[in-house]
Amino acid sequence: MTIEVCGVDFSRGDSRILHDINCGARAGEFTGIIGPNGSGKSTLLSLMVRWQQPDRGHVLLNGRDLRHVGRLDFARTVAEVEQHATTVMELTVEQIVELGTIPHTGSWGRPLGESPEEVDGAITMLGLDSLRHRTWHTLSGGERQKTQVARALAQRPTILVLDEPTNHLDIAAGLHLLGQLRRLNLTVIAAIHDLDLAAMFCDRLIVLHNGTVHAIGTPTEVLTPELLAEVYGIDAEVLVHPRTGGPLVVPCTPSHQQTPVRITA
Ligand SMILES: Nc1ncnc2c1ncn2[C@@H]1O[C@H](COP(=O)(O)OP(=O)(O)OP(=O)(O)O)[C@@H](O)[C@H]1O
Repeated sequence: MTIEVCGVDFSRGDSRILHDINCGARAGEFTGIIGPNGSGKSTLLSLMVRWQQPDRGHVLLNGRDLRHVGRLDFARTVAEVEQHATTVMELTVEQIVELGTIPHTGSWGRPLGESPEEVDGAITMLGLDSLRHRTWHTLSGGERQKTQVARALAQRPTILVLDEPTNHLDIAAGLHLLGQLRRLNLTVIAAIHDLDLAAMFCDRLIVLHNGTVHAIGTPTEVLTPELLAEVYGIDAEVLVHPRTGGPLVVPCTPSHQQTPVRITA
């Protein structure tokens, strides 16, 4: 399964948010979207999951325009976790994860205490067994994030769209989550701020800058000092990771040592 974005423009009011975007996620690959705050990552993902429609161009799911893919078909294929996912009802971890199964079972009528295999599997994979009966509002930020990822996995998608999946996660939890996702061999497309995690887990990176695609390539092709200066405006060295052989971004000048900023009253 692939998802492709072809010639997409997207504006809101007077703001042009995305311009002439051509990119996609290849089947079975882990594709990262990187770029500075406000570069358009979440907006691009929102077009891929049909929360919004492009003004121009189209998004293709396995070659079919998303506008022509039925709701159920879409929900059985694509699962997403948004950046600030929440729930309005006071549901438990188990109930939230079970929501993911609805496209397959339509299962509000399932007897209490009988959770399907994919719910148990997703809860265990995300290390949530001990929190199974805890309610959403009692969870920490990281526990909520893992619950939403487990809900998306319980949906048994072939394509997983994630907006900052390591948000709120400590370094061990982030490594664990991305490692588990890689092992599933799904088509994953994820916005990721941590460039070293992106380099470690992504097959390819799409770099957004000011609402356009600045570069696409493997982490080694994309993460160069020149690109980091152009896109993020930072002075950084890119070393070779001693174990993976991939790129390792080392910022060189702390921002407080760069051009002084004078704050006047
Ligand atoms: N409804 C809207 N009206 C006007 N501008 C918007 C709207 N939605 C998003 N934007 C703007 O579009 C730009 C891209 O936003 P988006 O959330 O896609 O960026 P992002 O790359 O995901 O940022 P971050 O890394 O901070 O999460 C931002 O400048 C944002 O302010």
